[in-house]
Amino acid sequence: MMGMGEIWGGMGSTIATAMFLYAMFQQYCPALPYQFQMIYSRWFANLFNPCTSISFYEYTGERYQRNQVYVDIETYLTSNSSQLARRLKADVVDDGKDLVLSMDDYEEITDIYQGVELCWASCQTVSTNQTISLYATDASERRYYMLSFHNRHRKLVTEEYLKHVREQGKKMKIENRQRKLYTNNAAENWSGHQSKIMWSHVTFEHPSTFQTLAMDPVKKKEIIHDLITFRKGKDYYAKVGKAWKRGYLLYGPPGTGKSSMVAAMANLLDYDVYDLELTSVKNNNELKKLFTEISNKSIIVIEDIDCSLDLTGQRKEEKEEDANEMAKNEENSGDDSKVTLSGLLNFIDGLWSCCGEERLIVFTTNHVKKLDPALIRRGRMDKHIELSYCCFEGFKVLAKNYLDLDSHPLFETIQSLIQKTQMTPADVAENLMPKIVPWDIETCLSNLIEALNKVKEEERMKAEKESKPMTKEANTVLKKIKKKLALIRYYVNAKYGNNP
Ligand SMILES: Nc1ncnc2c1ncn2[C@@H]1O[C@H](COP(=O)(O)OP(=O)(O)OP(=O)(O)O)[C@@H](O)[C@H]1O
Ligand SMILES: [Mg+2]
Repeated sequence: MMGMGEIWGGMGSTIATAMFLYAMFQQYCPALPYQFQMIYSRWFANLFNPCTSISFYEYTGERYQRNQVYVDIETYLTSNSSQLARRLKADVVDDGKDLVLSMDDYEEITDIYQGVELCWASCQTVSTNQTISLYATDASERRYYMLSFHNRHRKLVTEEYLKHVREQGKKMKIENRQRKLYTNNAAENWSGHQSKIMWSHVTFEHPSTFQTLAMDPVKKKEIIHDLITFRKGKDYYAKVGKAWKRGYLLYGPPGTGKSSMVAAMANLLDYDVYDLELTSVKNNNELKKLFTEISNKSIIVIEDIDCSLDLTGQRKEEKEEDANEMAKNEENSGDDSKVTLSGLLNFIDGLWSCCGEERLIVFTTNHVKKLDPALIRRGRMDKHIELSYCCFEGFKVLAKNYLDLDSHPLFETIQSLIQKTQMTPADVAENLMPKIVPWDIETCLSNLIEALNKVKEEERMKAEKESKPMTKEANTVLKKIKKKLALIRYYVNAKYGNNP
């Protein structure tokens, strides 16, 4: 392993010779043409500083996004440095289960590529500026990697080595990838390096898959096909000039599998999940920052979108409490004072929507009719999926999941009952689950049959109540009202004719 010192090493004798030549040159050839002197001086300077260095900053011009080159280098060096660096730092990942060793700050390692030594150093500049800023580029610490190499390898480095580092970094990232479930933090907690605190995460380990999802098998197949086509669609999206993203609206009663389907999507596509809690985002500007920090290959979920967008409700109350204060605030902050529908739409399919690629945006709701049509029109929410009450095919999936059962004589009874009742998959699953130990299949199925019969009876009673004829008293009151109305009509006609 060699550091910068070694790159300089072995050059001592060359430098001594050069210094001698330079002194001779100054003394005996003062009258040489200016251009020749310049060339010689540059050659002489190169001898003293034969290195070229390139810095790769974590944050560059883009205010909100980590420099992708930095991220690739970080991954590349993390896997190399555990063997090469003398000073390492340890980070725990995967919720404390794993330890990752990487080169410590201000440490150097030498990488060898095609026999050439290339020196990497992890550095940071510490600003003396005391102001606290939200932006990473203004933050007091700016991390960067510095690559140093001999001038004569400049072509190799710029044309081949850096490409190699980035490709390897990307490959390693995919190989080491732990899928994550992110949730957004309140802006009060954003400071320093944004990427680390705008979103908190845990490892995503949800067991739901399309196989375990109880729903109409034809619909299921269609959704899987749609998702896989999307994942392979990079070239297609580029060809038609569309951002590589797709919107899904999942709607249906509680307990029909909307959240389970999001997890199944993430497991199928191997994407991260960003669970965006809109109610803790104060304004469109914050929303913009959050969106720009979302990685590619991800699913952005806004659960219960009908409730999330009702932010104005809360504000209205505040307005009533202190109208003057609100007016002042709105004056000061203009339209940026809240998350608006147009702000959200802008991130779904406006200009900001293409700041990342390979992303799914999923809305879930129990009340699809409450949603603004602008929010869910095709093109924004490309696919509308209704998740509904459990059908017989859905029951068969649950019986397989919960009881490892493919068929049973009681299935016939369940089939005829389930077709006539409205029971959610969550309730079917709950009734199927063994409650006592030891358990047997017949008891579980009988529990379900009992529950289905109960629901059927409740539904029958409800329907009966709604269609029940009016009571005698109500009928008499109605008749009286009708009589009075007829009388009024008669007097009005008598007084004003047909044009009152
Ligand atoms: N279609 C389904 N297939 C398999 N399991 C389901 C299905 N629907 C519900 N479940 C079971 O019920 C539980 C609740 O389901 P889930 O959270 O996905 O419902 P949801 O539609 O998101 O409900 P909500 O509208 O209240 O958020 C899940 O943990 C799962 O065990
Ligand atoms: Mg849910």
